[in-house]
Amino acid sequence: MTIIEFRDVYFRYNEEQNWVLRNISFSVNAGDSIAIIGHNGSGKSTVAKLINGLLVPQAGDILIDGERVTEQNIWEVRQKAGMVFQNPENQFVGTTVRDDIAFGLENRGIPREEMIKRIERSLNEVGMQDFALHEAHYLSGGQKQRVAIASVMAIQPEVLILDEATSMLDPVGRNEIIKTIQHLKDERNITFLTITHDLSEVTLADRTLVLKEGKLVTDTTPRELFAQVNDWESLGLTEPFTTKIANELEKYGYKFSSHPLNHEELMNELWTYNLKK
Ligand SMILES: Nc1ncnc2c1ncn2[C@@H]1O[C@H](COP(=O)(O)OP(=O)(O)OP(=O)(O)O)[C@@H](O)[C@H]1O
Repeated sequence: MTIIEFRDVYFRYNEEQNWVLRNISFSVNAGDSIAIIGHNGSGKSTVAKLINGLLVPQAGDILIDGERVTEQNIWEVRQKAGMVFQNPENQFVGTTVRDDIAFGLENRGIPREEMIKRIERSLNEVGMQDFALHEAHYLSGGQKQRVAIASVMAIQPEVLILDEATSMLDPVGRNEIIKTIQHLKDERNITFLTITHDLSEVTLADRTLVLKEGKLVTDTTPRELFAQVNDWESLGLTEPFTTKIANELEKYGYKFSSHPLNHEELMNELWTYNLKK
């Protein structure tokens, strides 16, 4: 079932501006996991805000769960897609973790009993159940982002969007978020979009959309992308170490059965290659 559909979408923030998004078309099936990548200013966050009903396109159609997004129904759209942003410090409104999650639910008029259940469930899902009464202010960056994810999950969206949500975290925090996302994908079969410059997040996605100057230039699997790309800089990414080594080895005559996406795959390929020799 298609949950997100963009049909020839154009968007700009004001009339003096050039189009920020031009002729964007793609669709996402429910339960899919999509990475959106591209250089700074290529339009990634704008795509996310359109999915989340924070913006409405000037031309073209966006359908969320089969319904066309208009100025009139953006509140319903916001229920369907929840967003977590870049800065962990800016995500809190309440004093304690529990208050923080409750805030979004109160705004939506969720009854108290139901609110308690949802807070408990969403904190469990992100592994933060022991922190309900902690002051958000004292949490680590990774923990703050996990609470931000729990706040969104408590609304029970169909789509979870992370807009560079790991970019300000240290490797430990980043790992926490990656594990949390994998857990959510397994448990809730949620549709998941991540805007990222981090290649380990890209490799976890089913599909990668590449934006360049407001246009969708590539819509493919991470594996295909890794095999095709030779200018990582132009995508706003640093060439992965694995790819660098694989390319160098190919120059020396190694033939990989498929292009290795990560360290383990590279090691396996090398191991099998040496056994075949
Ligand atoms: N509120 C705004 N008003 C006017 N122009 C904006 C606004 N927000 C973004 N833009 C412009 O729209 C274009 C796309 O921005 P967007 O934030 O979608 O890109 P991005 O790919 O997410 O970039 P980054 O990786 O830097 O976050 C940029 O040229 C940006 O300057």
